[in-house]
Amino acid sequence: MAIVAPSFLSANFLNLEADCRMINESEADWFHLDIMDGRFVPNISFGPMIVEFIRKTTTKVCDVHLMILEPEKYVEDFKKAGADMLTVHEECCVHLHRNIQQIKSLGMQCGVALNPHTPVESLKEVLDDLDMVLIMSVNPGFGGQKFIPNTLNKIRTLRRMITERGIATKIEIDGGVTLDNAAAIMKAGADVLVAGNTVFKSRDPKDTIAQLKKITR
Ligand SMILES: O=C(CO)[C@H](O)[C@H](O)COP(=O)(O)O
Repeated sequence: MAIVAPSFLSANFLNLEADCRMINESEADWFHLDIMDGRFVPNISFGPMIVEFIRKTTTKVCDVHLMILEPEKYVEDFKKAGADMLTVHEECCVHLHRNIQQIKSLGMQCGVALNPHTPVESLKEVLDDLDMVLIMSVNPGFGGQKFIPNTLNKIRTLRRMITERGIATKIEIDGGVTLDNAAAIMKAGADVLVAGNTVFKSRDPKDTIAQLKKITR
């Protein structure tokens, strides 16, 4: 069954508390929090202050996805804000190995995200150190985009690499996840499904989360 992580990028920012409550009462496993800097991606979202407020509402895993340049400058801020899992982009890290060690030394789990053009093989030297690889299935920056089909090949390749090494690194898929493609994504080898619009723009978000869990059982 998938770990389901609703993306707060699609939440109602005028009433975040209500959306936090809804996710807490739902079958969702994680809170997925997207941090965008307007430089690495063409959008600006929110920073550690909002993460800190959201953290106070939940005991679920806070899965923080940094879409920012020079992420090393903000790793401590997100630790203080309460991130459990901190994911940086491979494309943003000049010293990726050092950045991974920095995150882990602060007691957080570490993920590395890959844009659609970045091959999973680019992580082969650090894969053993990672708790998670986030494969972007859309170009990062906005919710509500269409799933890029080649993502399924990337998932299969990465799953093979993980199995061959006998490690427990999770595969998270982010972007364009729907009730129609969730099962195929899981079949390809994913563990975690991020869903923004599919959950928050649905008529009954709690029920949509339950359906995502059921479909991927
Ligand atoms: O990282 C993201 C965008 O960069 C979002 O998490 C992602 O787009 C989720 O939204 P949706 O499920 O609506 O595609």
